[in-house]
Amino acid sequence: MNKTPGLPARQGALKLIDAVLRRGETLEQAERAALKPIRGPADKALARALAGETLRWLADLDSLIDSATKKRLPDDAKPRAVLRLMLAGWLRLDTPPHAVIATGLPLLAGGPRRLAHGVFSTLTKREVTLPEVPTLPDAVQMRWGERASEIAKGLGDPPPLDLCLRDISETSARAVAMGGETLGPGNIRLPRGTPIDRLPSFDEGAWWVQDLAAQIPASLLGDGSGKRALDLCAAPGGKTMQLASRGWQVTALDISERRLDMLRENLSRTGLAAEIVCADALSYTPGKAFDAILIDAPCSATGTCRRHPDVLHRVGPRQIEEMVEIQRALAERAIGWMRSGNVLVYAVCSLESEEGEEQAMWIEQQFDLERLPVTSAELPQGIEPTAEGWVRTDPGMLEQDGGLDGFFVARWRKR
Ligand SMILES: C[S@@+](CC[C@H](N)C(=O)[O-])C[C@H]1O[C@@H](n2cnc3c(N)ncnc32)[C@H](O)[C@@H]1O
Repeated sequence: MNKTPGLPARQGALKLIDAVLRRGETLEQAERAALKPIRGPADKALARALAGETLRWLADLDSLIDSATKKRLPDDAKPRAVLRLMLAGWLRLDTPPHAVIATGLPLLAGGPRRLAHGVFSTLTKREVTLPEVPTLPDAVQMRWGERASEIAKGLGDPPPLDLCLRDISETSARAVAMGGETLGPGNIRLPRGTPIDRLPSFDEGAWWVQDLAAQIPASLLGDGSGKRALDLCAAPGGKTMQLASRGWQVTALDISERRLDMLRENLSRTGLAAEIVCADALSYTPGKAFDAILIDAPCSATGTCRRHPDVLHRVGPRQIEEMVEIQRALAERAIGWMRSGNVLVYAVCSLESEEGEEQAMWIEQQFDLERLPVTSAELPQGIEPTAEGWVRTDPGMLEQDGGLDGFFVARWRKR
């Protein structure tokens, strides 16, 4: 067995990338099997980083490879897979070329090592670089149309770390104590890669990890003292905790028992309370009325492409259409339980208009709802509501502050 240090991490990264590109799995789904043979947490983290950076910059890495080969390597050829990884290590993780070669070429044992060595050496001699902004895969570029270049500006790096505070009134004090900045009430932003469990007050449960954009939907329901909310797609509980911390009596419903276990853990760590229901919202009927319902609907999750660059390669029209159907069914079900005056917030972490803007239009056309336009004062500084009074965020926004995930949020009152 080859004992080259760093080789297992590269082998794991290759497996992760293959699972995404060939089998359409998420990085998260692929991790268990792909990283099992890797021992230490540092090597696992390296495998994740290599796979993530390869997928984030895939089109640009391929252009470099193609610029140095006489005959184009097929997309699924092993030397292309290994070269992508080697270039990502060198250009994105600053691994010195000699170390890239030492850990990359053994991945082609019994294969065309000389070819890979030649291509990599040509590119290092040319001192090639990557563009400032990653090139999107053609299909994504087409889908996002004129928004694509603005969105891509926010995709070059993994995102910073956003925390959401249990007690909003502590925002400034905690930002100072943690050495972070704040982009809105309850938000603390820390540099990317900050180790979570070593932050002060982790065990105390004073905060949880939640992207700034993901903090918007629940915040639009405001203070909940004396009121009941149904969090219809609740796990792992980021928005349940926000609602509970703002005084709502929350029923947190989700179809996944495994994800509800994470919600239970989150509630227990933060000392917050919610009634937990494991059920399929499409067949469940609540035994009580709610002042507000939050549908943080299952979606393509393309808005999380900064932290999960696999979505850029595995989500297409089929997955989006499937999600649109589920979202409509969930909205229909939830609105059926609402009484006059109750408030509905619909949210998706998607950049696809079919799941966002078009879905909101469909909901309005189908049901007797009055739009409750979101105001600037309700949003983090620098984010404005759309002309319709909806919220649309994307990773290219707040560029100077480190960006935010892509979300769509709309709010109505039942007439
Ligand atoms: C976007 S995630 C929710 C994230 C969560 N709101 C948070 O802030 O942590 C969507 C959730 O919908 C759940 N889900 C999908 N289909 C469902 C259904 N038919 N009934 C209930 N929950 C469902 C999934 O299990 C998943 O946890």
